Amino acid sequence: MKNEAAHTFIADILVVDDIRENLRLLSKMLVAQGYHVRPVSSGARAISAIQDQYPDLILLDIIMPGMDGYEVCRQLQADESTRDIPIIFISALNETFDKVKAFAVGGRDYISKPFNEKEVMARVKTHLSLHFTQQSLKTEIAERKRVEHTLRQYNQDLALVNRMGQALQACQVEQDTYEVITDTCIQLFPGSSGQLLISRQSDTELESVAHWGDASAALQPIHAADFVYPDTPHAVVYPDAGQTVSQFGYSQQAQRFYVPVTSQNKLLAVLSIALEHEETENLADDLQHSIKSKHLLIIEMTEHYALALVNLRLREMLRIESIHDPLTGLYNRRHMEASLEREIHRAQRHQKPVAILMLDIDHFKIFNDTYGHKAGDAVLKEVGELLNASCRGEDIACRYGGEEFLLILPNAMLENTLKRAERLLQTVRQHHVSYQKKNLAITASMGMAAYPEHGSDIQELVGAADAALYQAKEQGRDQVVLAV
Ligand SMILES: Nc1nc2c(ncn2[C@@H]2O[C@H](COP(=O)(O)OP(=O)(O)OP(=O)(O)O)[C@@H](O)[C@H]2O)c(=O)[nH]1
Repeated sequence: MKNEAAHTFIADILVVDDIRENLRLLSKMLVAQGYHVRPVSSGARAISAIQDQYPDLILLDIIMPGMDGYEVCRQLQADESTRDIPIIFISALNETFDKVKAFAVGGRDYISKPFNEKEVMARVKTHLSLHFTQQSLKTEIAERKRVEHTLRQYNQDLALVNRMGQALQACQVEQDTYEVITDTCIQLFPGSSGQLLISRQSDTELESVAHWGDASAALQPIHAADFVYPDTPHAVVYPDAGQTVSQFGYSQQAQRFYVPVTSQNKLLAVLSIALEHEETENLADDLQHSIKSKHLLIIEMTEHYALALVNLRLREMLRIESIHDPLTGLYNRRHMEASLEREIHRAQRHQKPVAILMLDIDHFKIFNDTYGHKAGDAVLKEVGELLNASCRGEDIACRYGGEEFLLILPNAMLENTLKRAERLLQTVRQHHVSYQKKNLAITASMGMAAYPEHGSDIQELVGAADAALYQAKEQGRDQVVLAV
């Protein structure tokens, strides 16, 4: 195939001579050897013929009216794009001086007139062969440089994505990852704009959490519902593109790339990379090409990010679970103890009060025995909701254990807290728990204690509230008692 291609290639030779007879003779000889020949009769015409199409070789007369052969050669040498075209001077000037000058201005060879046909052909053949070898070497070198550059760029980008992976591992919460991702995109796709959108669990909307580049280009609303998952994992269908794109794809209509970050067919986040740019159309084309060529890196990047998001969300879920009571959703005893300790320290530092209310449902055992454990659970849940609803921003409601609850009320004055406690008991009293079409009435008792009046650490405060609660039970229940 290669030989065949070489066979069909016809070298293009420009012959420049002001004497018609020479032109005719040289052209005839060259055409007879199968070359494509363009004869021209002056230096100026030679320059314009070369600009029309670069020849593979030039046979150039020296003495011509107007622009002589030396000048033609000088001009071609001065231009990067024509410098490598081989020039063979053919001249009647036979002095050594003329020949040296011909080489000095850039000629590759020199043939004296009257020329010998065989000599001309041999020299033409040799210079064409040298020229083509040189050209293919140049192409090879350029290709190697291009490959080297691509490899270097790829290694740099890979190192960047690896650094991103390490930075993601160091993130403690999901919010920390947003900057890591946008920073990576800025470096990976220079000149682009874009935004990172997060898909929350069970949410159909995507929340834009960070952007880079030109805000007006970057911030374009998109919806999680636009991302539909067919059978192929990671594949995505763009409604406007009307086609399935594997991993990520370009939306012609929106003029941007959408890069979904997924795990087990669930959408976790979307990177929207905009290519619109004020400067030139070309830049957008270059960017589009650059992003397409970074396909593997983008996949690597989204896989890192998906893993980081899944880990952080799992960690956050475990953290939330570890401090909450699963039945009521209130904080658990462990979190209560840590919070109360912190609040007492804060109160000591700022010389402010902290009150605690310990609440216990009255006759809960009888309730359980009468209506069953599930009804008891429903009561615990609803009391938990009532407590939560009665909390102000800084209050902390916890399930202390069993049917006991504890409220931590920072900055609460004794008198106000007593009033709040009574209102809360009234709310519990008036609230009827509906369970299996029955309306079940309950009451609760409370013990109240406060820092600094009733203790200066958790044990003392909780002990005082517990004793006050015992007192409330003793005095007939459904009431609040202040510790002594
Ligand atoms: N349904 C249900 N019951 C629970 C739970 N935790 C503890 N209990 C029950 O709560 C009841 C607490 O009973 P007691 O400590 O004797 O007190 P009480 O019956 O509320 O009586 P007083 O506190 O004196 O008014 C027990 O029957 C426990 O089984 C729970 O998570 N769900």
